[in-house]
Amino acid sequence: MLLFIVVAVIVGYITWTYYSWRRLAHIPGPAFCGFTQLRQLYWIAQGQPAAHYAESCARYGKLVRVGPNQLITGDAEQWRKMGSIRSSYTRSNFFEAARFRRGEDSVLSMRDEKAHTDLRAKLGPGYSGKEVPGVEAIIDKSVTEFVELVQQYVSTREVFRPMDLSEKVNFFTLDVISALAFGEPFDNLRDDKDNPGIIGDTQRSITLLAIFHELPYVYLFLEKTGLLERLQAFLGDDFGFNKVFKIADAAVERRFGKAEKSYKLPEDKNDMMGSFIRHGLSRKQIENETVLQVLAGSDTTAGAIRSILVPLMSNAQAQKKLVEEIDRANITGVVVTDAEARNMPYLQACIKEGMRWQPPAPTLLSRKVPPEGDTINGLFVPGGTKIGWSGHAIHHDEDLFGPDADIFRPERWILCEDGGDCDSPSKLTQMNRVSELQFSYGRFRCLGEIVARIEINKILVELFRRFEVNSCNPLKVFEMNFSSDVFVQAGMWVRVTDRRRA
Ligand code: HEM
Repeated sequence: MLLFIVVAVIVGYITWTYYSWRRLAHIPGPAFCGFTQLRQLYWIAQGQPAAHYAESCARYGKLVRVGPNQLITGDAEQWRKMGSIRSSYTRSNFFEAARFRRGEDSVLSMRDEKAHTDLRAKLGPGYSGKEVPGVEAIIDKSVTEFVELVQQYVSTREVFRPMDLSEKVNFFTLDVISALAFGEPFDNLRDDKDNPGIIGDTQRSITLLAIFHELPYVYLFLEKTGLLERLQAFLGDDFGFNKVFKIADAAVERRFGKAEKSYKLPEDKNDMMGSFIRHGLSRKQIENETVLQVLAGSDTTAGAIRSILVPLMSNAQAQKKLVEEIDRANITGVVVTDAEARNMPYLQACIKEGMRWQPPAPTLLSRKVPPEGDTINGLFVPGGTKIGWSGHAIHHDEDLFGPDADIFRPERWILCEDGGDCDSPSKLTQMNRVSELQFSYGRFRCLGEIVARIEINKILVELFRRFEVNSCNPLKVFEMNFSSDVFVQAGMWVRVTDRRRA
């Protein structure tokens, strides 16, 4: 009997593997990917799935099979089409693992189209800043604290004070998001310390999260059986994710008290949580959105800032041009305004180029092909297939960005007549269309884009307005990096000097 069961299971598995391979056999891809997800998991274990997806697109084309039911696209227009308002593509089960607590969705994990649209409408006013007056002032406070902290690390001929810039950037994004989300900054910058103690653990958890995104059934099994909660309990209160839950719950508790809906409008606070409450979110929903804000709003933005800083530190000419532009701008305020920064063409070119060079959210975010299927690049893709993006392939497309697409060169974003080397306005428009995909598109577009862009603009101007920043080890600009769901770099040791004293 046991032998029969074993044989039946083996035969069943082989038959299932054969049929799932055959379904998409006409779509090219690396060997064995049509049979198993092991290769994808291996890429995650190596910490560089983004690079492997990009290599696969370079080798096999703009539609590539990387798993039995997983394709990736390196085609910007296809990615745009799948996110557009009228598209019948939906979110795939990739997003199940964005539900951090058992059975409780956040806007990022929500797969029901109508519920997702409704929730986005309620969250929009808070995220857009319409109902959170003084977003810029709140960010300015953290920028000022960032500058004060960097000042403490200024090296001179006599004294060398190496600084881990990646850590300080993380402090900055976490302080901003905690201040905006629930009106209580973590004060990491003030204390030069990861006060909530979450940075290392959340970065390490990103690998586990990437595995769950690839294997949503494993995640669902753990969630449904309660094993996920047990795992969270096992990791203990000091584990990064658990700390984020505790911080978010405590912030909500301070607003709601013990009751579900005791919040009184006259005492409302003008932060994002206040806006969400006014738009009718329940206490549970707010707890989950607050967790999401801390997780989605810190490492992504920190990764983007570092993606711009890393190449700037190894490109003396670009850093010089940026500093000259900042000096020419004659900024009079303590902190540059967002409007002033948006008017600096070289700064904007550096931002687009850094994020293009190393996209902050570079992999998958898979959509599900509608039941009737779709024909892409002449290949029929059956309904239910998952298609994710290779941000790296899309943003390194040589047809659009030229043969040197792999290197950092901000001039490509500036027209020849304005001192750059882009020879046609229509090409620039096309490049900008691709650049905006960093924040996704249409129905799925990032809700925190406005906040992120203000943060990036301000921190770069204020850093280079006052300091010269050089890597301590140009051969190893950062000690560790991985590039899966988000791009993380840690251990960016730099020597900072004060430009005014130089
Ligand atoms: C450079 C920084 C950032 C990048 C590159 C980025 C990128 C993205 C991307 C690609 C998505 C779409 C996921 C999808 O396609 O389904 C997304 C969604 C989201 N992001 Fe961001 N993000 C950034 C910063 C932020 C910040 C600062 C916040 C919070 C203030 C935030 C909050 C969100 C939220 C709530 C969603 C979910 C939107 C939805 O499901 O409808 N993000 N982000």
